[in-house]
Amino acid sequence: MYPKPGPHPITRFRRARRTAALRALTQENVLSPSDLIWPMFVMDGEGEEMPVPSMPGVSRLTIDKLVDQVKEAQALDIPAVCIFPYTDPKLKTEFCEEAWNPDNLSNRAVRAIKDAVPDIAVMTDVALDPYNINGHDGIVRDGVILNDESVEALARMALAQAAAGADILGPSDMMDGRIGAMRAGLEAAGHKDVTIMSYAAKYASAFYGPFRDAVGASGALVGDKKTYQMNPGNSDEALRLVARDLEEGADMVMVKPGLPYLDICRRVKETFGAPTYAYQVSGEYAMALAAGAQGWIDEDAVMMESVMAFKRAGCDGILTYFAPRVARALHE
Ligand SMILES: NCc1[nH]cc(CCC(=O)O)c1CC(=O)O
Repeated sequence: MYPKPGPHPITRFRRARRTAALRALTQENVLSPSDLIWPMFVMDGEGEEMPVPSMPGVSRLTIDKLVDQVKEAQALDIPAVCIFPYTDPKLKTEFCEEAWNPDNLSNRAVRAIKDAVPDIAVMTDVALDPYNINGHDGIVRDGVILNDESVEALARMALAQAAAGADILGPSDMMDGRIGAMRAGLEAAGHKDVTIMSYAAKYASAFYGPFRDAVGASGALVGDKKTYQMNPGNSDEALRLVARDLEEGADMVMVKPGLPYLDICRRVKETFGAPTYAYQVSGEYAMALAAGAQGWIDEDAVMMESVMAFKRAGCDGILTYFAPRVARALHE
Protein backbone atom coordinates (compact mmCIF):
# COMPACT_ATOMS: atom_id res chain seq x y z
CA MET A 1 0.00 0.00 0.00
CA TYR A 2 2.76 2.47 0.90
CA PRO A 3 6.26 2.70 -0.58
CA LYS A 4 8.66 0.79 1.63
CA PRO A 5 10.69 3.16 3.85
CA GLY A 6 14.37 3.29 2.94
CA PRO A 7 16.81 1.43 5.17
CA HIS A 8 18.56 3.03 8.11
CA PRO A 9 20.34 5.47 8.03
CA ILE A 10 18.55 6.93 4.96
CA THR A 11 15.39 6.67 7.00
CA ARG A 12 15.55 7.65 10.65
CA PHE A 13 12.07 7.90 12.13
CA ARG A 14 13.51 9.58 15.19
CA ARG A 15 14.35 12.71 13.16
CA ALA A 16 10.69 13.78 13.14
CA ARG A 17 10.31 13.04 16.84
CA ARG A 18 13.32 15.06 18.02
CA THR A 19 11.50 18.20 19.20
CA ALA A 20 8.00 19.06 20.34
CA ALA A 21 7.59 21.29 17.27
CA LEU A 22 8.47 18.49 14.87
CA ARG A 23 6.23 16.07 16.74
CA ALA A 24 3.33 18.53 16.53
CA LEU A 25 3.93 19.05 12.84
CA THR A 26 3.88 15.34 12.05
CA GLN A 27 0.95 14.42 14.30
CA GLU A 28 -1.71 12.63 12.25
CA ASN A 29 -4.77 12.97 14.51
CA VAL A 30 -5.93 15.95 16.52
CA LEU A 31 -8.30 16.05 19.43
CA SER A 32 -10.57 19.04 19.92
CA PRO A 33 -13.36 19.93 22.37
CA SER A 34 -15.76 19.62 19.44
CA ASP A 35 -15.11 15.86 19.43
CA LEU A 36 -16.69 15.45 22.85
CA ILE A 37 -20.13 14.51 24.13
CA TRP A 38 -20.50 14.87 27.90
CA PRO A 39 -22.84 12.30 29.55
CA MET A 40 -24.64 13.65 32.65
CA PHE A 41 -27.00 12.23 35.27
CA VAL A 42 -30.09 14.08 36.43
CA MET A 43 -32.21 13.51 39.55
CA ASP A 44 -35.31 15.02 41.14
CA GLY A 45 -35.12 17.90 43.62
CA GLU A 46 -33.52 21.29 43.73
CA GLY A 47 -30.09 22.63 44.54
CA GLU A 48 -28.71 19.19 45.22
CA GLU A 49 -26.10 16.82 43.92
CA MET A 50 -25.29 13.26 44.83
CA PRO A 51 -21.86 11.85 43.98
CA VAL A 52 -21.76 8.46 42.23
CA PRO A 53 -19.40 6.42 44.45
CA SER A 54 -18.04 4.22 41.65
CA MET A 55 -17.42 7.24 39.38
CA PRO A 56 -15.30 9.78 41.28
CA GLY A 57 -15.89 13.29 39.99
CA VAL A 58 -19.34 12.42 38.60
CA SER A 59 -22.56 13.38 40.40
CA ARG A 60 -26.26 13.13 39.80
CA LEU A 61 -27.58 16.68 39.66
CA THR A 62 -30.98 18.27 40.10
CA ILE A 63 -32.20 20.11 37.00
CA ASP A 64 -31.05 23.56 38.16
CA LYS A 65 -27.52 22.29 38.78
CA LEU A 66 -27.60 20.27 35.58
CA VAL A 67 -28.32 23.45 33.63
CA ASP A 68 -25.27 25.07 35.28
CA GLN A 69 -23.17 22.11 34.21
CA VAL A 70 -24.44 22.41 30.65
CA LYS A 71 -23.40 26.08 30.70
CA GLU A 72 -19.98 24.89 31.74
CA ALA A 73 -19.97 22.48 28.78
CA GLN A 74 -20.78 25.34 26.45
CA ALA A 75 -18.06 27.53 27.93
CA LEU A 76 -15.62 24.69 27.24
CA ASP A 77 -16.78 24.45 23.58
CA ILE A 78 -18.24 20.99 24.07
CA PRO A 79 -20.97 20.75 21.42
CA ALA A 80 -23.23 18.14 23.01
CA VAL A 81 -24.40 16.70 26.31
CA CYS A 82 -26.21 13.43 26.90
CA ILE A 83 -28.79 13.17 29.68
CA PHE A 84 -29.52 10.07 31.78
CA PRO A 85 -32.23 10.15 34.45
CA TYR A 86 -32.04 8.65 37.92
CA THR A 87 -35.66 7.58 38.22
CA ASP A 88 -37.58 7.39 41.47
CA PRO A 89 -38.06 3.63 42.06
CA LYS A 90 -41.75 4.29 42.74
CA LEU A 91 -42.19 5.30 39.09
CA LYS A 92 -40.82 2.00 37.73
CA THR A 93 -43.49 -0.33 36.32
CA GLU A 94 -43.77 -3.48 34.26
CA PHE A 95 -44.82 -1.57 31.12
CA CYS A 96 -42.56 1.45 31.74
CA GLU A 97 -45.27 4.09 31.17
CA GLU A 98 -43.10 6.81 32.73
CA ALA A 99 -40.77 6.50 29.72
CA TRP A 100 -43.13 8.43 27.44
CA ASN A 101 -44.54 10.81 30.05
CA PRO A 102 -44.00 14.25 28.45
CA ASP A 103 -43.16 15.60 31.92
CA ASN A 104 -40.83 12.89 33.13
CA LEU A 105 -37.53 13.93 34.66
CA SER A 106 -35.53 13.51 31.48
CA ASN A 107 -37.97 15.53 29.37
CA ARG A 108 -38.16 18.29 31.98
CA ALA A 109 -34.37 18.42 32.02
CA VAL A 110 -34.19 18.64 28.23
CA ARG A 111 -36.67 21.53 28.20
CA ALA A 112 -34.77 23.37 30.92
CA ILE A 113 -31.49 22.97 29.04
CA LYS A 114 -32.91 24.06 25.69
CA ASP A 115 -34.41 27.10 27.44
CA ALA A 116 -31.18 28.16 29.11
CA VAL A 117 -28.54 26.96 26.64
CA PRO A 118 -30.32 26.68 23.28
CA ASP A 119 -27.22 26.25 21.16
CA ILE A 120 -25.85 23.12 22.77
CA ALA A 121 -26.98 19.80 21.28
CA VAL A 122 -28.93 17.70 23.75
CA MET A 123 -28.87 13.94 23.38
CA THR A 124 -31.24 11.59 25.21
CA ASP A 125 -31.18 7.87 25.90
CA VAL A 126 -33.95 5.79 24.38
CA ALA A 127 -34.23 2.59 26.43
CA LEU A 128 -36.67 1.41 29.05
CA ASP A 129 -34.21 0.46 31.81
CA PRO A 130 -34.65 3.58 34.00
CA TYR A 131 -38.41 2.95 34.08
CA ASN A 132 -38.53 -0.83 34.23
CA ILE A 133 -39.12 -2.67 37.52
CA ASN A 134 -36.75 -5.40 36.31
CA GLY A 135 -34.03 -3.09 34.98
CA HIS A 136 -34.20 -4.31 31.36
CA ASP A 137 -34.12 -2.11 28.28
CA GLY A 138 -37.27 -3.77 26.94
CA ILE A 139 -40.59 -5.03 28.23
CA VAL A 140 -40.35 -8.43 29.92
CA ARG A 141 -42.96 -11.18 29.95
CA ASP A 142 -42.28 -14.50 31.68
CA GLY A 143 -38.57 -13.76 31.72
CA VAL A 144 -38.43 -13.01 27.98
CA ILE A 145 -37.57 -9.53 26.66
CA LEU A 146 -40.25 -8.85 24.07
CA ASN A 147 -38.93 -7.22 20.92
CA ASP A 148 -41.90 -5.78 19.06
CA GLU A 149 -43.81 -4.61 22.13
CA SER A 150 -40.64 -2.89 23.32
CA VAL A 151 -40.15 -1.19 19.95
CA GLU A 152 -43.63 0.27 20.21
CA ALA A 153 -42.88 1.66 23.67
CA LEU A 154 -39.49 2.97 22.56
CA ALA A 155 -40.99 4.78 19.57
CA ARG A 156 -43.44 6.48 21.91
CA MET A 157 -40.62 7.40 24.25
CA ALA A 158 -38.59 8.84 21.36
CA LEU A 159 -41.51 11.03 20.29
CA ALA A 160 -41.86 12.47 23.80
CA GLN A 161 -38.12 13.26 23.84
CA ALA A 162 -38.30 14.92 20.43
CA ALA A 163 -41.27 17.00 21.59
CA ALA A 164 -39.26 18.07 24.64
CA GLY A 165 -36.61 19.44 22.28
CA ALA A 166 -33.92 16.76 22.12
CA ASP A 167 -31.57 17.28 19.17
CA ILE A 168 -30.16 13.75 19.14
CA LEU A 169 -32.03 10.61 20.15
CA GLY A 170 -29.78 7.82 21.34
CA PRO A 171 -31.53 4.45 21.17
CA SER A 172 -29.41 2.23 23.41
CA ASP A 173 -31.86 -0.64 23.75
CA MET A 174 -30.68 -3.00 20.98
CA MET A 175 -34.17 -4.18 20.01
CA ASP A 176 -34.54 -5.07 16.33
CA GLY A 177 -36.41 -2.58 14.18
CA ARG A 178 -36.41 0.28 16.63
CA ILE A 179 -34.63 2.77 14.38
CA GLY A 180 -37.16 2.30 11.57
CA ALA A 181 -40.08 2.61 13.96
CA MET A 182 -38.65 5.77 15.53
CA ARG A 183 -37.83 7.35 12.22
CA ALA A 184 -41.33 6.68 10.86
CA GLY A 185 -42.89 8.05 14.04
CA LEU A 186 -40.75 11.18 13.95
CA GLU A 187 -41.58 11.89 10.31
CA ALA A 188 -45.29 11.36 10.90
CA ALA A 189 -45.27 13.71 13.89
CA GLY A 190 -43.42 16.43 12.00
CA HIS A 191 -40.11 16.00 13.83
CA LYS A 192 -38.28 15.73 10.54
CA ASP A 193 -34.99 17.20 11.68
CA VAL A 194 -34.39 15.25 14.87
CA THR A 195 -31.24 13.18 14.49
CA ILE A 196 -30.80 9.60 15.66
CA MET A 197 -27.48 8.35 16.93
CA SER A 198 -28.02 4.63 17.05
CA TYR A 199 -26.20 2.58 19.63
CA ALA A 200 -25.77 0.21 16.71
CA ALA A 201 -22.97 -2.00 18.00
CA LYS A 202 -23.62 -2.18 21.70
CA TYR A 203 -22.06 -5.13 23.45
CA ALA A 204 -23.29 -7.08 26.48
CA SER A 205 -20.46 -5.69 28.56
CA ALA A 206 -19.30 -5.88 32.14
CA PHE A 207 -17.98 -2.32 31.77
CA TYR A 208 -21.42 -0.77 32.40
CA GLY A 209 -21.47 -1.54 36.14
CA PRO A 210 -20.87 1.96 37.55
CA PHE A 211 -23.44 3.48 35.17
CA ARG A 212 -26.11 1.13 36.44
CA ASP A 213 -25.29 2.35 39.96
CA ALA A 214 -25.56 5.96 38.77
CA VAL A 215 -29.04 5.53 37.29
CA GLY A 216 -30.19 3.20 40.06
CA ALA A 217 -30.68 0.21 37.75
CA SER A 218 -28.15 -2.20 39.29
CA GLY A 219 -30.42 -3.34 42.09
CA ALA A 220 -33.34 -3.70 39.71
CA LEU A 221 -31.67 -5.73 36.96
CA VAL A 222 -32.89 -9.33 36.86
CA GLY A 223 -30.51 -11.55 34.89
CA ASP A 224 -28.35 -10.10 32.12
CA LYS A 225 -28.78 -8.34 28.77
CA LYS A 226 -27.21 -11.01 26.56
CA THR A 227 -30.34 -11.74 24.49
CA TYR A 228 -30.32 -8.22 23.06
CA GLN A 229 -26.85 -6.71 23.49
CA MET A 230 -24.03 -8.13 21.33
CA ASN A 231 -21.74 -11.01 22.06
CA PRO A 232 -18.24 -9.56 22.75
CA GLY A 233 -16.82 -12.28 20.49
CA ASN A 234 -18.47 -10.82 17.38
CA SER A 235 -17.24 -8.29 14.85
CA ASP A 236 -18.94 -8.98 11.47
CA GLU A 237 -22.27 -8.77 13.22
CA ALA A 238 -21.46 -5.17 14.20
CA LEU A 239 -21.16 -4.25 10.51
CA ARG A 240 -24.50 -5.87 9.71
CA LEU A 241 -26.13 -3.98 12.58
CA VAL A 242 -24.67 -0.66 11.47
CA ALA A 243 -25.79 -1.28 7.87
CA ARG A 244 -29.28 -2.10 9.07
CA ASP A 245 -29.55 0.94 11.37
CA LEU A 246 -28.26 3.35 8.70
CA GLU A 247 -30.78 1.94 6.26
CA GLU A 248 -33.59 2.37 8.80
CA GLY A 249 -32.78 6.05 9.28
CA ALA A 250 -29.95 6.50 11.77
CA ASP A 251 -27.90 9.64 11.06
CA MET A 252 -24.97 8.60 13.23
CA VAL A 253 -23.84 5.32 14.70
CA MET A 254 -22.12 4.38 17.92
CA VAL A 255 -19.87 1.61 19.15
CA LYS A 256 -20.00 0.79 22.85
CA PRO A 257 -17.99 0.23 25.04
CA GLY A 258 -15.00 2.16 23.72
CA LEU A 259 -11.39 1.17 24.25
CA PRO A 260 -11.90 -2.61 24.24
CA TYR A 261 -13.77 -2.24 20.92
CA LEU A 262 -11.55 0.11 18.89
CA ASP A 263 -11.28 -2.56 16.19
CA ILE A 264 -15.03 -2.25 15.69
CA CYS A 265 -14.80 1.55 15.48
CA ARG A 266 -12.19 1.24 12.77
CA ARG A 267 -14.15 -1.33 10.75
CA VAL A 268 -17.38 0.66 11.01
CA LYS A 269 -15.77 3.92 9.91
CA GLU A 270 -13.92 2.29 7.03
CA THR A 271 -16.88 0.29 5.80
CA PHE A 272 -19.59 2.97 5.92
CA GLY A 273 -17.91 6.36 6.24
CA ALA A 274 -20.89 7.46 8.36
CA PRO A 275 -20.53 9.73 11.40
CA THR A 276 -19.14 7.25 13.93
CA TYR A 277 -18.94 7.66 17.70
CA ALA A 278 -17.63 5.61 20.57
CA TYR A 279 -18.84 5.56 24.15
CA GLN A 280 -16.02 5.39 26.65
CA VAL A 281 -18.24 3.85 29.29
CA SER A 282 -18.48 4.10 33.04
CA GLY A 283 -16.29 1.06 33.77
CA GLU A 284 -13.50 2.41 31.58
CA TYR A 285 -13.68 5.71 33.43
CA ALA A 286 -13.81 4.00 36.84
CA MET A 287 -10.75 1.87 36.06
CA ALA A 288 -8.63 4.86 35.09
CA LEU A 289 -9.73 6.80 38.17
CA ALA A 290 -9.13 3.87 40.50
CA ALA A 291 -5.62 3.23 39.20
CA GLY A 292 -4.93 6.97 39.24
CA ALA A 293 -6.04 7.26 42.86
CA GLN A 294 -3.61 4.49 43.79
CA GLY A 295 -0.81 6.36 42.06
CA TRP A 296 -0.38 3.43 39.70
CA ILE A 297 -0.91 5.48 36.53
CA ASP A 298 -0.75 9.14 35.60
CA GLU A 299 -4.49 9.74 35.38
CA ASP A 300 -4.38 12.87 33.19
CA ALA A 301 -1.94 11.37 30.73
CA VAL A 302 -3.93 8.14 30.50
CA MET A 303 -7.11 10.16 29.98
CA MET A 304 -5.70 12.16 27.05
CA GLU A 305 -4.08 9.10 25.49
CA SER A 306 -7.26 7.05 25.71
CA VAL A 307 -9.47 9.75 24.20
CA MET A 308 -6.96 10.33 21.39
CA ALA A 309 -7.07 6.58 20.66
CA PHE A 310 -10.68 6.96 19.53
CA LYS A 311 -9.71 9.60 16.99
CA ARG A 312 -6.93 7.40 15.72
CA ALA A 313 -9.40 4.54 15.35
CA GLY A 314 -11.52 6.74 13.07
CA CYS A 315 -14.20 8.05 15.42
CA ASP A 316 -15.78 11.43 14.74
CA GLY A 317 -16.55 11.92 18.39
CA ILE A 318 -16.44 10.37 21.83
CA LEU A 319 -18.98 10.16 24.63
CA THR A 320 -16.87 10.29 27.76
CA TYR A 321 -17.18 11.25 31.41
CA PHE A 322 -13.74 12.80 30.94
CA ALA A 323 -15.23 15.38 28.54
CA PRO A 324 -14.88 18.46 30.81
CA ARG A 325 -11.38 17.49 31.94
CA VAL A 326 -10.22 16.79 28.40
CA ALA A 327 -11.74 20.05 27.13
CA ARG A 328 -10.09 21.99 29.96
CA ALA A 329 -6.73 20.39 29.17
CA LEU A 330 -7.14 21.26 25.49
CA HIS A 331 -7.85 24.88 26.39
CA GLU A 332 -4.72 25.21 28.52
N1 LIG B 1 -29.71 1.40 28.08
C1 LIG B 1 -28.99 1.82 29.14
C2 LIG B 1 -27.63 2.33 28.96
N2 LIG B 1 -27.32 3.46 28.28
C3 LIG B 1 -25.94 3.68 28.47
C4 LIG B 1 -25.43 2.63 29.25
C5 LIG B 1 -24.04 2.45 29.74
C6 LIG B 1 -23.18 3.67 29.88
C7 LIG B 1 -21.97 3.51 30.74
O1 LIG B 1 -21.65 2.42 31.25
O2 LIG B 1 -21.28 4.53 30.90
C8 LIG B 1 -26.48 1.77 29.54
C9 LIG B 1 -26.31 0.59 30.42
C10 LIG B 1 -26.76 -0.73 29.98
O3 LIG B 1 -26.96 -1.01 28.81
O4 LIG B 1 -26.94 -1.55 30.88
